[in-house]
Amino acid sequence: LPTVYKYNENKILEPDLVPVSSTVIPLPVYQVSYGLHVVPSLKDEKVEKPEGPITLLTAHSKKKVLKEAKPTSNDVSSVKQESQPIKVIDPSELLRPEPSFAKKPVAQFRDYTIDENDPIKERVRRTYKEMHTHQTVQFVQDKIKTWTKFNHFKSTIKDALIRLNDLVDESDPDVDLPNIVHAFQTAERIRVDYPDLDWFHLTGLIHDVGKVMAFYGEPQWAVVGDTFVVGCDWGEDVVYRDTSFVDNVDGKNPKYNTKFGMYKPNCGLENLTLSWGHDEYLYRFLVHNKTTLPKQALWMIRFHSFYPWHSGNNYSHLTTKNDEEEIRKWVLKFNGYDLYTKSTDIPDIEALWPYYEKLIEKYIPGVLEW
Ligand SMILES: O[C@H]1[C@H](O)[C@@H](O)[C@H](O)[C@@H](O)[C@H]1O
Ligand SMILES: [Fe+2]
Repeated sequence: LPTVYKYNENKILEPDLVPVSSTVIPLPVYQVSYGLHVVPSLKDEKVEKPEGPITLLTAHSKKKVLKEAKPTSNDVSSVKQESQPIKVIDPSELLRPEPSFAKKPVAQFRDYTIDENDPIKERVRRTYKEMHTHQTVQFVQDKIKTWTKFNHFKSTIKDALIRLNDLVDESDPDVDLPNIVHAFQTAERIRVDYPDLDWFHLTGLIHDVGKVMAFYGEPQWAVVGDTFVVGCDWGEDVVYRDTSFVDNVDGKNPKYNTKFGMYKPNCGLENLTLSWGHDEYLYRFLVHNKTTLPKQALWMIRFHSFYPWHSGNNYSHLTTKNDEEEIRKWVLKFNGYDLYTKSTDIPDIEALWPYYEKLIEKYIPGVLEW
């Protein structure tokens, strides 16, 4: 008999504790119906509570995508019969502790499954395919050289942030909104939980502002997305890893295509060359412009996209004990706010500026070199 699940008030599936026996109650057996067609689209998140009958859920295989025509309905109440489902999620994933502020079950964030009929998923996959093809040791070294001249433009942090109004991150399966919205969502949620750590609020606000590189000729695959180490074997948990690196020339270079590649064992995070993007750029920018943000803020900024390390636990043969414990602790603390605040709730940005302008004034004031 399948376990029966139902939605709670937060639209999270929970086991339904009412005993059901197929011999006593002749319920039809329903297939898992959890995925694209039952999850309200990002734009429909105001729906607080599913209406109508309980959806029954049966797991039969983990995170498997069954290709099928795209559903047209967002009706969360629909109970689909056998052969209908699009995507199946292991129900145990839905039962793990949720960050209380996430607007959807945590298992639904960072879904990199492939679905050629889903334009957002295809956009994400294309971005990573380009990234994993072209981000080589040579490429990263060239970008470091170009961008650490800090001669691209001059502006305040605020003006750079405002430019993110025009940037939708093509690597992100969870956000289809301008990046400035994500900046305020992250910062504001941190402010709720850490009212006294003003530097942490500011870190939330600025962590992605390095994406302004996209306005200076950089393709998105050199700006956004998760990072990975170049110059050695690609980490196991890099997204799309098994298919996306086939055309990367470093894979054929014996200097780089081994476990340690160009590194010494446990040389430390700071000595690794990560794929080029907004994290490393912003970190170096802040140092160049003499920020007074604490080192914890700089760690969060520099490594927040390094998912294969901070969440995948890859690369421990290259890191130190301090990286694994101290630095990871802060990066993960930040990560919860970066990831799980992604929703369609739009903060009142105009009203919030005066507060954040004061923080900018305190930690990284003036017209800066980018
Ligand atoms: O797609 C996102 C996005 O580009 C974020 O800014 C980055 O920090 C994440 O690592 C990535 O998954
Ligand atoms: Fe980011």
